Amino acid sequence: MIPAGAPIVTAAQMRAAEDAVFRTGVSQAALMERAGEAVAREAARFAMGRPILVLAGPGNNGGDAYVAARLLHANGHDVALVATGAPKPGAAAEMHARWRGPTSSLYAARPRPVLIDGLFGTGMARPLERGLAAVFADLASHADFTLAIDLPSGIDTDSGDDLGAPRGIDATVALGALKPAHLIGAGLERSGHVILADIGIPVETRSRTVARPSLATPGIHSHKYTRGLVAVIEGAMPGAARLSARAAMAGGAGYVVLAGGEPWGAGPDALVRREVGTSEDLAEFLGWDRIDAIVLGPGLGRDRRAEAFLRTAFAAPKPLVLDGDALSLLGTGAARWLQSRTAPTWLTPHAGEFDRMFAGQGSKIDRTLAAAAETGATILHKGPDTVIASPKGDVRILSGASPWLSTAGTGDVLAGILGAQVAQGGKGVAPAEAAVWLHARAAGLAGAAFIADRLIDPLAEAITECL
Ligand SMILES: NC(=O)C1=CN([C@@H]2O[C@H](COP(=O)(O)OP(=O)(O)OC[C@H]3O[C@@H](n4cnc5c(N)ncnc54)[C@H](OP(=O)(O)O)[C@@H]3O)[C@@H](O)[C@H]2O)[C@@H](O)CC1
Ligand SMILES: Nc1ncnc2c1ncn2[C@@H]1O[C@H](COP(=O)(O)OP(=O)(O)O)[C@@H](O)[C@H]1O
Ligand SMILES: [K+]
Repeated sequence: MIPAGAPIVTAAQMRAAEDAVFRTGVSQAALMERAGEAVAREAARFAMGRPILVLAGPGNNGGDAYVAARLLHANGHDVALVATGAPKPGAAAEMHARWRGPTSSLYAARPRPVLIDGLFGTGMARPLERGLAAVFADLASHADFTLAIDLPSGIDTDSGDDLGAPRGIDATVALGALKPAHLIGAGLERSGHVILADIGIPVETRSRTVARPSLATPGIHSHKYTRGLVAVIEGAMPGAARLSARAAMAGGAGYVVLAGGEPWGAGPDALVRREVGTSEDLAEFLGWDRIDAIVLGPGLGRDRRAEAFLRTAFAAPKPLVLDGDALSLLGTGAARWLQSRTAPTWLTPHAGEFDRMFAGQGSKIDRTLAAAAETGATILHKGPDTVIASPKGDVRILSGASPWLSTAGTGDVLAGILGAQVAQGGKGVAPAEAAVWLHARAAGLAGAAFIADRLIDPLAEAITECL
């Protein structure tokens, strides 16, 4: 589980935040003592008296480990410590000097039921050396419970990339703030249960984890047109657009129109249909001033008509959600196309669609931020780690949603929920955050082995939880 609505900082932002605390007169040793205390508290809760092995690296992460070892030992726990090298001068060396219990070298270490990983934290600068990674993995696999200090050693702080971290870490005590390592890439799986420990370091960041949105009950004078009208455009695979339309209806819109080729096609009776065969028909329909948001892309196809529909939707001065085939049609020209928009746009690519549209290097967060800045659109970069980024630089991350979402059509449902949130007037990351939360919550309520259609009904309960 990952704390909701919590700040996320990079290694550099964390260092800057720590430096600001030092400037207020707090010493590095005092901060390390707080960090070690937080670790010792969690370790004691989980150890339940079982013998503990602490791994201490050469930096400040190791310094935290020495503090935790000392405090656990002082509280009567059976603690052994492995030091992987001489601690660097300063607070870490001071904490090393204050540890009086048994210490062994890495290669002499014997597994114990509880393992505390204090090898490397935000200073992890390169892949773990092979021998070290192997011993660490062996000790972790023989422990009943493994707790990482700040982040699992062998995960890159800012990208979540795997630099040799073992599997099987049960919990991680994130010190002061979450780091990308807890949320994206390999780090998501390797961090286990993430416990956020406040150690008195104020952080400044525009990034945080997705929180439950606060949604409004319709007002006493509300009517169907004031609650948001969503136009979903049908294409070659009508089922996909129908899923989006149903999700927009259940996601809180007051009125949903499915515009396409089958005026009497299947769908709930409350779904309004409008026959739209050509891009001229579409242009005429989108001229309707009651439309608050357009959803285009689910099941659109990639033929000439699809492209003409895309051009027509682009020209409409309405908030626009683009998904699926619309994103593939944009391809590498996404930024050029999007610059012509006069109303806000949201893009909902999965990793494949994102990679087809945007080159770029760096972490998933960096790439999504760069794409948002380049296009002027808010981007929901989907996956087990969904990264939302706005052109203004706001980031929201939702990690750890139900893996049962990995089934066809769940993205169409998300696009519809987003359409409903956008139609209600949301700007930037807010409607995206709400949509992603509702989608994940509906998946949680749907249980196991669901199909995308089954996400629609639980949306009512998910919304009720947000009122
Ligand atoms: N700042 C503070 O006061 C507070 C910080 N806090 C804690 O400090 C942590 C950050 O500490 P940190 O910056 O010292 O980095 P850390 O992660 O211990 O590693 C750096 C050392 O490892 C080395 N090294 C790196 N990669 C390596 C590799 N693959 N293989 C081998 N060696 C490698 C690197 O050596 P070098 O690159 O110079 O060879 C350097 O010596 C943070 O996560 C939190 O736990 C809390 O106590 C609160 C107060
Ligand atoms: N392993 C997973 N864990 C959590 N969420 C996932 C996982 N795989 C996919 N999802 C979510 O499911 C949805 C899939 O969307 P997408 O790939 O566009 O599917 P489709 O195009 O079939 O509708 C996205 O919201 C994505 O974040
Ligand atoms: K660690």
